[in-house]
Amino acid sequence: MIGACPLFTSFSPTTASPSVHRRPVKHHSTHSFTGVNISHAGPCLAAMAWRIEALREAMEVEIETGTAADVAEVDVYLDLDRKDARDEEEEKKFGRTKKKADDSDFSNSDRIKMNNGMEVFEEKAYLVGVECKGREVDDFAIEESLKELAQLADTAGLSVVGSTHQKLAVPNPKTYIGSGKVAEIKSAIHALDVETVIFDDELSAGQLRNLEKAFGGDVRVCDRTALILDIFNQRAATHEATLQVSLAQMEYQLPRLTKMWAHLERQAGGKVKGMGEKQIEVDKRILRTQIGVLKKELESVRKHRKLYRTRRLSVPIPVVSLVGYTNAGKSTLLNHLTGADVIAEDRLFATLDPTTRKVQMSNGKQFLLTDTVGFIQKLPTMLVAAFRATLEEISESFLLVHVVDISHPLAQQQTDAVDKVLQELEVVSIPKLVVWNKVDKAKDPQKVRCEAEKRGIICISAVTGDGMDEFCDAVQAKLRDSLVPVEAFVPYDMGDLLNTIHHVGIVEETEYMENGTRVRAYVPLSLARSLTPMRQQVAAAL
Ligand SMILES: Nc1nc2c(ncn2[C@@H]2O[C@H](COP(=O)(O)OP(=O)(O)OP(=O)(O)O)[C@@H](O)[C@H]2O)c(=O)[nH]1
Ligand SMILES: [Mg+2]
Repeated sequence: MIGACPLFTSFSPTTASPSVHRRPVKHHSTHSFTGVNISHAGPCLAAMAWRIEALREAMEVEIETGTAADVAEVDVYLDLDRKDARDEEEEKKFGRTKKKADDSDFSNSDRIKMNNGMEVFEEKAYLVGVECKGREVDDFAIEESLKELAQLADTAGLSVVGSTHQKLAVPNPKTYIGSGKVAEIKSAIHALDVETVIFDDELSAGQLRNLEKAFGGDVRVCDRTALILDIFNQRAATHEATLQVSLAQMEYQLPRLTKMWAHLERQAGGKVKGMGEKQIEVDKRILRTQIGVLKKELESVRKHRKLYRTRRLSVPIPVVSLVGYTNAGKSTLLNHLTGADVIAEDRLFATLDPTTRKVQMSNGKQFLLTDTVGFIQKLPTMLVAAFRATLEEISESFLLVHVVDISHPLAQQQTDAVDKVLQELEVVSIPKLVVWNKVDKAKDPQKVRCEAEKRGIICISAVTGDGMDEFCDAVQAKLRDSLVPVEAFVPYDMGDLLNTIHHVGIVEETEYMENGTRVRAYVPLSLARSLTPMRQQVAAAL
């Protein structure tokens, strides 16, 4: 069990993110990831060093960390006064920010904001994007992608103070952007007093290191993936989501460990040359072990979920899954149709865990509706992989409802991005119904409706309830695709079964006979199976 693992007593995936450094603004004399209610928000890879150290301390009792030579090397590191080293490093890295927070609390008080029920010091962020020449016309334009990155930064609790982009034939392998752009950004971020620079694409460990070096010691650099992982980390509320996010974060960290130990070599005055490298090896092993532990734990959660799903599938109600771009209105639609109380807000990635509720239609029919995590362009692959268990909900549905925010200027690009993820999840064979949501918010609702009609798409507003009947009818019609035609003889003393057929299936014909009812209908496969003996009775009577 993860809860009992010593790793998680000093290092909890719910309280600390490797990519975002939460540190106390004041009233906290020691650096602590737990129990901090006033913290900074801002993606920072350097924070990983402390987490890895905590991991390593905890793991020393758990695993063999290597040969005697390894241990000797580790001892050199341990001989450094760890706390002083940590404080010094903390001061050096974040001194400017800390000082600002301590000395000018008054002037900075407007930068302490509530985020996810926590007071956070709102760091200033600067965004950087690159448009590569071979970009497809249908892709997000760089300005739009940066706009979305700004929304992500806002969701993570950062304050975006500026942005820039560059057109390149190919990204620079050392710094991703060209040297002239690096210099331009450096002067901009120093003038704006920026703490974090966020790149719109995934950067390599070397690029992150080179850029931090080029911008100056106290400016942190991170990428879109780290930002998304951090938002997921902040939002993870259940055990399963926490495990999945931790796994994705560790997979992200593994190839990026290199940069974390360079500072220790510098602190030791070069006396322990090679120590960083040795340390990386030890840490990689620790991370790999931890990834193995998380995978095992997820496997058992997955088994539970599977069991629950199998039980649910044995109840013959068709399952419909809502999929779509983040913020499209999936949770609002679930709430409207089922009276559920799922969090629905104008923020990215409000939902991480799936919720299933029964929809009772006005014609007496029922189906189960599942709301799940939203997608985004450039969705980190490790996140898709880690959330595979949750996303299995989607793969076992009878029908996918693709909810599109039609009022969004990039509705088409968002639709394409979702289709791409659905392909990745290999669920394209499941019947799909596209609905255009937020029609009330569209610039020209009438034009939208006309276009929708031409394409056979349903227009709805999950807020006003407009189009809900059409939506339910369309779900019903589509569900028929996944239902099985049956003809059965149901005895009168099994009236409940006949009710079930009426609720979940589509009844074409009923004939009341002496001992029971002959029924011809389309029903879910599970129900068709339980009707098998009664189907044989019809066959025998023919
Ligand atoms: N005007 C209008 N706003 C809507 C409609 N549907 C949803 N919204 C708003 O859009 C925002 C996002 O809605 P959610 O239901 O949280 O979106 P979601 O698709 O579940 O988002 P994630 O959980 O992040 O994937 C909320 O502020 C909703 O009130 C609609 O039909 N019209
Ligand atoms: Mg949602």
